[in-house]
Amino acid sequence: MRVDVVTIFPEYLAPLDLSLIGKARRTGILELAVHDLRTWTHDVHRTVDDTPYGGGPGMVMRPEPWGQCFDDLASPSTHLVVPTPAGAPFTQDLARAFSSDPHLLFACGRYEGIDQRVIDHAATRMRVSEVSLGDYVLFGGEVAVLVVMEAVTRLLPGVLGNADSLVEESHSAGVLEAPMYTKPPTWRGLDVPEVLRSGDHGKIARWRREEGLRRTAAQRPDLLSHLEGTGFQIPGVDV
Ligand SMILES: Nc1ncccc1[N+](=O)[O-]
Repeated sequence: MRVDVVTIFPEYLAPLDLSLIGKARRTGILELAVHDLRTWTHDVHRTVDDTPYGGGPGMVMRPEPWGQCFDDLASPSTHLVVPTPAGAPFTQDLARAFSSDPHLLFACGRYEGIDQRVIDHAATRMRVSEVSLGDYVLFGGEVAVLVVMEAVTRLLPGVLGNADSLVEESHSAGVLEAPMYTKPPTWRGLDVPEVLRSGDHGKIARWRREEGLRRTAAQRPDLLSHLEGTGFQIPGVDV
């Protein structure tokens, strides 16, 4: 998979050199380049923003640098991903979809955002997805790219040593995963649930499924809304 990230703060993306993403890059699973948008400016001040038409506070990112940047970096198989509070919620399903794209091009907006014509023109020559991490406003898209890149990269074959951990994790099957425990068996008067030390794999699997559903009902009832009225039962929980 090839990934290009365009930003006016390239140093913000330095964490993409670390840990498992850095390893994915070194082993060739992931080809990633971070670009400074000002590369595509030609004035002495390397201007990337201007005042908004229609008035209002703040500045808007000019279309010309973005257009020339996309001319150089994009192709018809490119998927342009624009993090923005006005985007669709970024979910594990989207992470899974992105992880099978041959080329992701991230555009990090700053200020009040990017001139809308950049998105509209890009949509005439490549797939475009505007995604949001949540209902709050960040300074720009860079932090969102770090989050999306972590969620996507860990799904790439060969990145996680044990691919099995992708199976049971939260949101992989639409419910939250059960609580996890390790040694010691007792810690500050708190015991590991006996079933997990029973060696009975059928009972353990059942306990984990029920605990995951119980946790989902408590923390994220919205994930179980499709079960309402179906008569589905979770021991000790009102679905
Ligand atoms: N919430 C956000 N605020 C600014 C830029 C991007 C954002 N996001 O969620 O992707």
